[in-house]
Amino acid sequence: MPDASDAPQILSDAPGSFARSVLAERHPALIEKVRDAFPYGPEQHRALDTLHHECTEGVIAPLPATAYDHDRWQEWGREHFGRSWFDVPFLWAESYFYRQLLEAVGYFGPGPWQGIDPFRPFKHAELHTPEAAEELAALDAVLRSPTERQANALVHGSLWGNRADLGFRLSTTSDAADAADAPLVADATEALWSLLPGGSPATVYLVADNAGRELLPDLVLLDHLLYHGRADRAVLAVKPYPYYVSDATTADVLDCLRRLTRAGGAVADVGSRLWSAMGKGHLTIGAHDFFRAPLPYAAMPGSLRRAFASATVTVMKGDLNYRRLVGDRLWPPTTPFTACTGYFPGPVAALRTLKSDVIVGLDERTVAALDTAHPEGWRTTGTHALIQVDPGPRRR
Ligand SMILES: O=P(O)(O)OC[C@@]1(O)O[C@H](CO)[C@@H](O)[C@@H]1O
Repeated sequence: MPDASDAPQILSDAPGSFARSVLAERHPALIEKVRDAFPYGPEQHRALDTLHHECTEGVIAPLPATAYDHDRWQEWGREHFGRSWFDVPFLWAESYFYRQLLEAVGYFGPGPWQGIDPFRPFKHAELHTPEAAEELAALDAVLRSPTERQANALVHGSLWGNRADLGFRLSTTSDAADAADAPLVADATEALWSLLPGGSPATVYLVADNAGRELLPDLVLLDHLLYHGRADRAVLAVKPYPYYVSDATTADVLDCLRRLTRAGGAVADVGSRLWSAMGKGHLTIGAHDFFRAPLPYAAMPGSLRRAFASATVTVMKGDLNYRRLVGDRLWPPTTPFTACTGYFPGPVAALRTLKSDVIVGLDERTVAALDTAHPEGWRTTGTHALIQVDPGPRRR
């Protein structure tokens, strides 16, 4: 890790900052969106009112002593309880907000609302939009093209799928979802492929981000790796509970697999192959508890470290995973990517559209060109993307 003292941790207290807008605007709007999507009872309405008040004007309350993960959150940040949401690390505040939202709607029960994903209506609707149908048709066309052309097209499909982030759309003004694909601000596609030459046993660990229109191309990419012999095993890591609005859970993987198998054509073949790959153990789903932790991956527990160490490459999807991978700090943008990922126990690649202030691994010319072309900002608009690779401790 480079010296972090030059790179302040991102809090949400700076007026006009992106982080502040997420806490002050996105979170209250999300509470109301969830409230309107279900016929919740008075108890849940009261709990949502309390959360709305606390996260805008109040202080952070601990979980009830009876919560299954009460002790875990004490360990992950007891020092933040009793403080304003705006004064604690942005990463921690966001993560805890999602945990508290689930608490408010009774997700952890006991009771009739136990296990009801408050974001499911939005995720489900997105899977059946005309945009999703168009993207599946585009994937179908890629799957019918010569194999050598498929690889890069599918990596880029998975990368740009990261624009499909329902939380992001709650507050963005630019329609990043429809933005034309801009050139990548860093493009290590070839370095990624060099880690998966094919012909030798390889395990790919894909740490998923959003469900729906991001997870569909992720699944098609995993099928490509397995079917064309770039990997003989894949692990798809999802969140253990609903998170950051549209982050994928196991239930979302199943919805996406069904969506693929019902799409017809070459895409349906992908769905059937993945279904049977799961039966044979070539594709497994992982939902390690640390994937919902409010902490950077540098703090990962030994069990997850061992899992990543055994992978030929870990692919981190999306903005939040990027923040957790390199640290949620205001690094100078020219800080080398590998300087921030040196702790990672194996090769790791980031596929991310830019939706927060964190960025590393750019050269000075790129930063200057971006600043000139986008004086209004380019880090948080979701219109730019990157692929960065750390080849791991053995090749670094
Ligand atoms: O991880 P994802 O889905 O790509 O993005 C998550 C995100 O929408 O949430 C955060 C703000 O809420 C930002 O880091 C980012 O814009």
